[in-house]
Amino acid sequence: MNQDILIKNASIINEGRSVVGDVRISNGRIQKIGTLEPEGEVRVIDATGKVLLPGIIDAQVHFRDPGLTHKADLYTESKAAVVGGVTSFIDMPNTVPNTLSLERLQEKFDIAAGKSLANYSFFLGVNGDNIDEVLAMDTSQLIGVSDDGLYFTKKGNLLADSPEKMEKLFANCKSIIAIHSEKEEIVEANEEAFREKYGEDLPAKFHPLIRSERGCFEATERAIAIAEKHKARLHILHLTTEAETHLFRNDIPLQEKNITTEVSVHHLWFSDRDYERLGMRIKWNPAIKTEADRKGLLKSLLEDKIDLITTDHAPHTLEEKQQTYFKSMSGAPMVQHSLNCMLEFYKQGLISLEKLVEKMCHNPAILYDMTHRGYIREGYYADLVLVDLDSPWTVAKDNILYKCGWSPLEGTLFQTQVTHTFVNGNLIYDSGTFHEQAYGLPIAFGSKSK
Ligand SMILES: O=C1C[C@@H](C(=O)O)NC(=O)N1
Repeated sequence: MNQDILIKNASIINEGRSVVGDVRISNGRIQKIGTLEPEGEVRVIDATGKVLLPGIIDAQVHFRDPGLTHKADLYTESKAAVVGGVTSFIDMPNTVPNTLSLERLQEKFDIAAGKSLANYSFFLGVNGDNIDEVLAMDTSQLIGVSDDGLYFTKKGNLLADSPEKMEKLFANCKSIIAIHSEKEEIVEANEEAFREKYGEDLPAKFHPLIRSERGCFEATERAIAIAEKHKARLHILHLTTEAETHLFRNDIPLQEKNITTEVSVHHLWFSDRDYERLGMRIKWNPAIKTEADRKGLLKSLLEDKIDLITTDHAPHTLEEKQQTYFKSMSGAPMVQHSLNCMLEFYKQGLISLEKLVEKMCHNPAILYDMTHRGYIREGYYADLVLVDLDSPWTVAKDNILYKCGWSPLEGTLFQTQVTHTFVNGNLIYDSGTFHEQAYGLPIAFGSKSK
């Protein structure tokens, strides 16, 4: 059983407010919030001058386990997550074999139970081939279904290319459908045109012209139209263009939205100005686009058209990345640094801490209907992060925890540092030291589990 802990004098950022106070953790839960004295056997942590946030919930990661564990696995990436303040994650289905059945889904939960330091859940994969099987399942029992990263051929997802299949899925699926929204026929036509003109060895800066704004916009527009027709629960993953943001509403609360979206940290952080410097290291699908898109995404996030922030943490080895354009794998690791990136925006006056917590903690919990997570509330799991807002450090090879051993952020100076991360009341990370005393838990969700 974990020891009682009293966090004293923290600036608690929660539910739109910042309040200095104390939090007592007992039996894995937040027992009390207020002005508290250390009663009984309790470890006291002085948090004077630090901020206390709910643990970050990253609702889109690729931890590669099983099947691609030369890139990453549930232990290494969850450890990187915890040091970055991420206490819960939802993993995508493009592991090997793909997570296309309940058996495969269960297999991932079983692996995580003995390996993940953070709390976990997994999307069931849906693609053009298994819609009937998915619809035969009780999808209300799933946290969500997703097509993200399910590459059949060398191409991207199939669903955004197949309106008939989307109709069927959206008309009948009872859970959230989280889609990767790019029209593959547009991407393919662009690939052909660029290949013809420039050959195989394209510079990375052509990536946003190939995986273009039009490809994203038309796919998102179509997905929304079909979802509206069937009143489906559609979530568009990792939005990348300013144009698409206008397709989303901000006049109703998240709890009432049927159509939601997110932005990934790298699309807020990088823009086409960075391709020259970083090349294939920042080749992602969908692509990092223009500086105007980057700014537009941040604006829409603040205006609540975009509901949450994720990382789409997608590690590949440097060898897999440093190839010619068509061979270089898309994706890069981000989960260890997402909170630091967003706190850098806070330091620059671009986002408040309260808004950051809303988008990285509260809203993922609301969207996926998580039970007793995402808030600093009495009775909730003690998933908590203490941050020193004035503790500069630089991302370098020797402080990167990803199994792939690199980051597109190497050399970046961050002003803030996570000092303590609690997962279910266990102090897993404490000022540079790990206490791997417990694994994370499967994330409970839905009103039945409350
Ligand atoms: O959707 C995706 C999948 C991901 C991966 O590598 O799994 N990489 C990407 O760039 N986008």
